[in-house]
Amino acid sequence: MHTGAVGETAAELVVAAAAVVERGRLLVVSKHAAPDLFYLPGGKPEPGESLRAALERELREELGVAPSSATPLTEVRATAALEGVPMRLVVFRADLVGRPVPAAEIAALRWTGAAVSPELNLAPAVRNHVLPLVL
Ligand SMILES: Nc1nc2c([nH]c(=O)n2[C@H]2C[C@H](O)[C@@H](COP(=O)(O)OP(=O)(O)OP(=O)(O)O)O2)c(=O)[nH]1
Repeated sequence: MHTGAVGETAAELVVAAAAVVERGRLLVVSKHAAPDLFYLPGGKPEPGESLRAALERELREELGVAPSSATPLTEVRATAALEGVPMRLVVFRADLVGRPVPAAEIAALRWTGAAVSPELNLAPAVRNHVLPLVL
């Protein structure tokens, strides 16, 4: 049996992501790989990396910020929006030090309220599971 550092089963993608809420709005980003699809900042842990360390690295690489706090919020099992394989999305509620600025593979950054704008294409895991929890 395959047992990875972060407890994934074979073929399940594990992704660490941040739910950042400021002034009643949730931070979402899109990546150059799919610039019209928005989801939580974050990404896959590298081999041996903890989920929290992966979260901090991705926030630094993608947005140039560090979390001032990050506490486990929820886990969502869904289909990964880009790879189309089973995914375990591990979501931390996070506050940030400083203003996030898109960098590296990030194409765009948006803040969404609970009433999602009709033209905002939000990944289903975020729209159906994370947004209702935090807003
Ligand atoms: N970060 C993030 N990924 C999500 C969310 N919802 C969702 O389906 N995904 C999917 C999109 C991708 O298929 C996968 C994350 O891959 P990624 O390409 O963003 O991660 P990464 O930065 O580690 O990627 P890589 O370039 O190192 O391969 O999870 C979400 O809310 N946040």
